[in-house]
Amino acid sequence: MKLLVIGAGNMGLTYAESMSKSTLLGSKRLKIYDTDPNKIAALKKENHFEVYTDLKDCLPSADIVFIAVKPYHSATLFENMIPYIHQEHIVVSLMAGVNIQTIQDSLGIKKVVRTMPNLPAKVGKGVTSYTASKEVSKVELMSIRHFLDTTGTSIHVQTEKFIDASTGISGSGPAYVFYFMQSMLEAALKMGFSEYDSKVLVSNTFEGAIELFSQSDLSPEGWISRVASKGGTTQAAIDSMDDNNVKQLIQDAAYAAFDRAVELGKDS
Ligand SMILES: NC(=O)C1=CN([C@@H]2O[C@H](COP(=O)(O)OP(=O)(O)OC[C@H]3O[C@@H](n4cnc5c(N)ncnc54)[C@H](OP(=O)(O)O)[C@@H]3O)[C@@H](O)[C@H]2O)C=CC1
Ligand SMILES: O=C(O)[C@@H]1CCC=N1
Repeated sequence: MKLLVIGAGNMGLTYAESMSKSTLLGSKRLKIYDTDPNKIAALKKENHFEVYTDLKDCLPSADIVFIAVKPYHSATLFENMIPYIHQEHIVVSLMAGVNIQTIQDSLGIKKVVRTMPNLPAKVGKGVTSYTASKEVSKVELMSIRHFLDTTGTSIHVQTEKFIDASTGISGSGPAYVFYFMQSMLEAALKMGFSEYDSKVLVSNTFEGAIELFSQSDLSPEGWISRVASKGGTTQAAIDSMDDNNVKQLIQDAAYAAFDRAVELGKDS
């Protein structure tokens, strides 16, 4: 199985690093193609991947092609790929918004898998949703799932609507968590803690809460009730959030990302 990753940025490089450890690759090294001279120089120096600067040298021989460029770079990339792409290629897109139909029409191929990954893949804790065109066989999809799972876990969804929806939940989601962390950090600094102490207080609070949640069947709401005493400090904080409609605002934010993914699909 020969893999090519196009775009060695946040996502492409993270996936390349995880997938390169797969036993399905055997002794073959994963190929990477990028257009940024600085990234290419750094990757060549590392000597971990086969690094390419010309599609004609890496695309024809690849079996599965992962695309991890920004959605607004996809049209140019597709044009450059056309001379070297063939019907047996399976294209796996990590791009937000770009539809399966657009990829099929732009490249003149049928086998396309669309995914929505997320950044915790960097530490093996990613979650990727994926769906495929009907021309991708069950066996091919199992291999692709295997590669996606090298970055964490994955879920198969039936339609592309759920790829756009998961963009609003898990794809963009880590940024919502960081937003919450940043707000808590700023509150701690305002209260007079040092930067170091603020970071210790906030990061351990997040880590501890996640650990509690993942080691039990209790819902987040259930855990809130374990923290909050009647008439106590936590209830004062939760009441303040409820009065300010924070839950609704977070849901609105998730929908804004979902809607933007749908919009990107119409633009591409
Ligand atoms: N970052 C995230 O958390 C997530 C990202 N995604 C999706 O992943 C995709 C990649 O995002 P991200 O990794 O953050 O982006 P990056 O900008 O970090 O990486 C993209 C890389 O592709 C290169 N590139 C641009 N055009 C081409 C081309 N024509 N051929 C080859 N390489 C090219 C870029 O070079 P240059 O810098 O010179 O442009 C850059 O090195 C996006 O489509 C995004 O929607 C999905 C979920 C989460
Ligand atoms: O912000 C973006 O468009 C990409 C998709 C999900 C996370 N990052």
